Amino acid sequence: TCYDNDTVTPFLSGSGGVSSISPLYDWSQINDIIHIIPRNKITVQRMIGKGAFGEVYYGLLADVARLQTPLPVAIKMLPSLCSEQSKSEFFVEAVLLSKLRHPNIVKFLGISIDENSLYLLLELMEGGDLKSFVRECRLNGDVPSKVSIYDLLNLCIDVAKGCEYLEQNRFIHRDIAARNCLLSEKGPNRVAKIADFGMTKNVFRTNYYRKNGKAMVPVKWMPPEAFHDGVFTTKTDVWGFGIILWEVFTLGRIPYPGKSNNEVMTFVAKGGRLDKPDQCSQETYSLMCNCWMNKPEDRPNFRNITEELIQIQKNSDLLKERITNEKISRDYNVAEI
Ligand SMILES: C[C@@H](Oc1cc(-c2cccc(S(C)(=O)=O)c2)cnc1N)c1cc(F)ccc1N1NC=CN1
Repeated sequence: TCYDNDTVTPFLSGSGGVSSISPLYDWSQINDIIHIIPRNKITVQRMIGKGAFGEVYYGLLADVARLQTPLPVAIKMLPSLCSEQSKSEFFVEAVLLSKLRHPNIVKFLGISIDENSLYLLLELMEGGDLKSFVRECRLNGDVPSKVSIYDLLNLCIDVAKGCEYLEQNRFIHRDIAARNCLLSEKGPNRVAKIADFGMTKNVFRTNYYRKNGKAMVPVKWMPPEAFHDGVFTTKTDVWGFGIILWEVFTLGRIPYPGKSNNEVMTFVAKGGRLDKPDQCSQETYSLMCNCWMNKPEDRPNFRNITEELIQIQKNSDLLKERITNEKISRDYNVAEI
């Protein structure tokens, strides 16, 4: 996510290195941009997950507008003894998120500051992350999966709409991947949203790769011009979205199975691409491949992608059948014939 850093630097104490949250900030300036939430309105309940940047908790926010009961929230916590870099990323994410408003972008509720820690409050997405969800949809024996191809396309359309909004507002996410998308619920009315706009989100460290000692980068979700030349544009996100399509239709496989990040860089730079997942139609696969064109300008934009996915979904109601083994074998047999 590219953001002009000089919007953020006023919040940071001049000194580098580790420092506690200095009371010297001009917090009134922040309030204009970001909603500051009093700490006594927040109840922290249980940990959701742990990352290198800090921890994420399930919590409750009291006295929210016209709500009678407290609002469930996700709380991203930054410990007080954190680096200047982490604090900067924290504020960049907060300032950025406070500008984004879209049904397919996770809502940012505000920040809470005290001398011990920084909290970033987000809409709680009860369905958890997209990668874990599609992995839970895998077949076990002959029990039909809880999702159909139609449902999988719906998830991809939701994410594409969120990406279209980012594209229109000239935001570059730089880490579009199924692990960074969340679901409002696991049930049939689930909505997928893009979340986690932190600069470095090594919540899943294994997917990030330290390239010649620099920042950790998610190579398997990046196009050649990004991992070779560090060039990031909206077409970087288009490539990543193509990988999400592959992740969703393989029900949560890790891209380029068995290949190291270094091998992937060589393979992709030579024109190598991911194979078509069993579950997915030829037209969905060709959409993925278009997202992986070598030249960024040859890749579609998110408006095209959203329209194309909606068309694919309309083309056949057959897709509403839940995925079962005999469906896979039937598709496969047809392919053989
Ligand atoms: C920051 C965190 O945000 C959230 C996580 C979960 C959430 C994530 C997983 C499981 C559950 S749950 C269903 O057990 O409450 C809720 C729900 N809502 C959030 N707003 C997050 C955003 C992402 F885009 C990707 C992963 C995570 N994390 N961070 C730590 C774990 N996931």
